[in-house]
Amino acid sequence: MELRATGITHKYDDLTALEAVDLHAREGEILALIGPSGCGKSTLLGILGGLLQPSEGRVEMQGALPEGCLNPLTYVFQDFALLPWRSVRGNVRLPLEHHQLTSDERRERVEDALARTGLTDFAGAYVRQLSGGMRQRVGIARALAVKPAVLLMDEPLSALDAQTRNLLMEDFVGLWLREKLTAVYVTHNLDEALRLAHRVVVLSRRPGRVREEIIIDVPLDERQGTAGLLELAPLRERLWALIRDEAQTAELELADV
Ligand SMILES: Nc1ncnc2c1ncn2[C@@H]1O[C@H](COP(=O)(O)OP(=O)(O)OP(=O)(O)O)[C@@H](O)[C@H]1O
Repeated sequence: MELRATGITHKYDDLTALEAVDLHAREGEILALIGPSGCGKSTLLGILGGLLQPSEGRVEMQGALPEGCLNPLTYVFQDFALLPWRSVRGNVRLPLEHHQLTSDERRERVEDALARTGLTDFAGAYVRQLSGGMRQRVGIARALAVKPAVLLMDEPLSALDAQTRNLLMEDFVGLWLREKLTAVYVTHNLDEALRLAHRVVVLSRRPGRVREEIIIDVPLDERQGTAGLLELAPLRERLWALIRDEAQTAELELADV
């Protein structure tokens, strides 16, 4: 399934957060949304998922839903949004509890999501016992349990240290190679966008407008190692040039307040 946003403008009272943004998340692609702090990335993700009604513009879903899809647009948050007193399995089961499923169907979905994210051996552990990286794996497993059409990921790795971030990026690449998920991935981390995205939409500082859309045509499994990094280097420079000035100006604006 694809997601298309057209002419999105959003205002919070007299503050314009987004202006005339067009966006197209294609089926089986990871689309990264990148831009300086406060440019409206989370606002846009909220609009894409229907949490927020835009002041102007519209969002359309196109194409068939995946089989068994219970929630077409499913979020993965940076703070994981898990229940610490529940087990891993109990957290993954959580979004299924509001749906009419037989207990077998529910169990199958949970075990399948745990297996797809390598969590089967941790199913009985309490979330409060887990490291940050493991918690985010649970967040992703919980999102997968509803068989979403599009994953909406709001800086899912930003609460983690660099090493854990790298491990989870590897996991996510593995998951994508197996399942060709469709995702919109908000980040302000250039390296995450370069590692994970097929397409990068660069937003300007507030009000967020699309500055440029860049296609990264290096396959996800060829981006690591010297050859991959060399191939990505020109794109990295181009992206950095695009976001550098915006980020600097946004910093100064915030410092003025
Ligand atoms: N509920 C709200 N009410 C008023 N203003 C808001 C609200 N939510 C966000 N804003 C403002 O809208 C602008 C865009 O915010 P948003 O969180 O979407 O940006 P962002 O790019 O995700 O930022 P960051 O990278 O820092 O998370 C910011 O100036 C923010 O202060």
